[in-house]
Amino acid sequence: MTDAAAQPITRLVVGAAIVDDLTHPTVLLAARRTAPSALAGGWEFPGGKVEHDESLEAALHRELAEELDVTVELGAQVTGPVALDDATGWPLKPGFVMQVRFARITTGTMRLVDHDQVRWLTPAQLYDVPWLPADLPIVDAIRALLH
Ligand SMILES: Nc1nc2c([nH]c(=O)n2[C@H]2C[C@H](O)[C@@H](COP(=O)(O)OP(=O)(O)OP(=O)(O)O)O2)c(=O)[nH]1
Repeated sequence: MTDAAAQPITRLVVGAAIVDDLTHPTVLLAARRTAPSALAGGWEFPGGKVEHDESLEAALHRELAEELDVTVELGAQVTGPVALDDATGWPLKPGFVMQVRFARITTGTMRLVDHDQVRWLTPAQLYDVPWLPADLPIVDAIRALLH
């Protein structure tokens, strides 16, 4: 575990590892960013910044409704190396830490708002897309959990 106090967290981000089944996941959804230009074309976990006074779970539900127009059931977190108050996270860039939760779509037909492509990736396809660099260790952790 990295001591979060040693590296001040200025912003919390939440990301969804969207899978087909929470207990027996076989595919992972990756989404391609369109903005900002520095990140466009990079693949990521749908999600975004947690607003002031918003819970991580509420932020994730809000982001997935905004970005993909879906509702989800949340599953376990993908345990990361940074200790947060009541969770763990993954370092993105200085001052940004992302909590990642498994999620399963319960309602909605995906409508892309902030992304221009999504792909469902099998374990063998996980590295077929150029993930944002900070996401690679997270993908590694998820690979071990896919069937
Ligand atoms: N959502 C998301 N952001 C990621 C991932 N990996 C990664 O490095 N990031 C970075 C990109 C951004 O600098 C930051 C999250 O910002 P964001 O643009 O997704 O947040 P947001 O939806 O709330 O957007 P905004 O309101 O600030 O425009 O974290 C990831 O897998 N998902």
